[in-house]
Amino acid sequence: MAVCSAVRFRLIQSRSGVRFQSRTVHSSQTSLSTVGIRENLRAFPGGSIDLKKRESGMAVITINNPARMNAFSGSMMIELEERVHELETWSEGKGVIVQGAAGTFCSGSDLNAVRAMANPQDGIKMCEFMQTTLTRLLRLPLISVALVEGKALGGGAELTTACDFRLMTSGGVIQFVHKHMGLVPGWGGASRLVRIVGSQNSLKLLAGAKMVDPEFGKQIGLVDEVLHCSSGERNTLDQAEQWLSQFIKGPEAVIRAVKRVVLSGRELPLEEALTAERNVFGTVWGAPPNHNLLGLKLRY
Ligand SMILES: CC[C@@H](C(=O)O)C(=O)SCCNC(=O)CCNC(=O)[C@H](O)C(C)(C)COP(=O)(O)OP(=O)(O)OC[C@H]1O[C@@H](n2cnc3c(N)ncnc32)[C@H](O)[C@@H]1OP(=O)(O)O
Repeated sequence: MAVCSAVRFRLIQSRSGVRFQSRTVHSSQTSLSTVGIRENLRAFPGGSIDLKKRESGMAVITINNPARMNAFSGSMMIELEERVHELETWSEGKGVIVQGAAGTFCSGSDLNAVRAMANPQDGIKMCEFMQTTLTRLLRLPLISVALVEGKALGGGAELTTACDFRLMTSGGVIQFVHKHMGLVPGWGGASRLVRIVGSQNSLKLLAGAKMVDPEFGKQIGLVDEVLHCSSGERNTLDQAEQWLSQFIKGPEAVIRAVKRVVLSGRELPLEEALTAERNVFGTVWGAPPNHNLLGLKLRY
């Protein structure tokens, strides 16, 4: 699979502060249309991407294809984009947990689809579709967590890097197996991995296809917390929700503003990030949460 086309994002000043608009700069040999790619992907059905939104402002996305170790069929790639769009328009949203069904995370692309889409044109289209979707997932104004139970392989490992945090259960494994397939990550996993663990550790994980267990993951900063619990999704998911809830307590406008300013700091050059921060600050300064909380005369 050739490298994907470059995707440029520009800062959009909007009433609610800042948001990013993706504008794809196509490499010379591809003329991409999401209509075409969707038809290609629909030819590979199976599984689902399920979304639950709670009144607390926390959502749960479940990669649901257990017969295939939660591998992404083509239709699941389309459904992931649809779920991300739902969260982009969920104004009460504060946090989202991405998990796999049946005690495992995600085994990457469905290899049957991979073999059928082996030509560079189809590969680049699928690659850009998933790259754009995962970039939008990471840019949601919600604090996101990948709950890694069982295996996160290939594209599944890349999916974990498209969340702000990664929680792993004691038996979990993240492995970028791409090299074993003569590939490099294509869903944006390499670009995000370097920003999470640095270039040296990224080289070890990609060139060595090194298995990341919870201990090594915490050591290199890829894993933020290890969950020790008896088997059983409810327990694991409950623990993940409890972990995330410490960061999403408070008015959604404030939590979403926090994510926006961190996003700007992470992705924009300093001057643009400062502009974005001022714009977000302007949306919360004097707003009802600020006004109400100032009245409490809080002491720390
Ligand atoms: C950009 C990267 C992206 C791409 O290039 O498009 C990719 O992600 S490519 C895919 C990378 N992933 C893999 O190579 C993982 C392959 N699978 C495995 O290594 C193992 O299945 C496992 C995940 C370690 C689990 O092993 P095990 O517990 O022994 O179960 P099975 O191997 O028997 O699997 C059960 C069942 O699931 C099917 N399966 C698993 N992974 C995939 C997959 N990625 N695509 C399609 N099907 C998958 C497996 O074939 C079994 O089904 P049956 O043979 O019908 O029983």
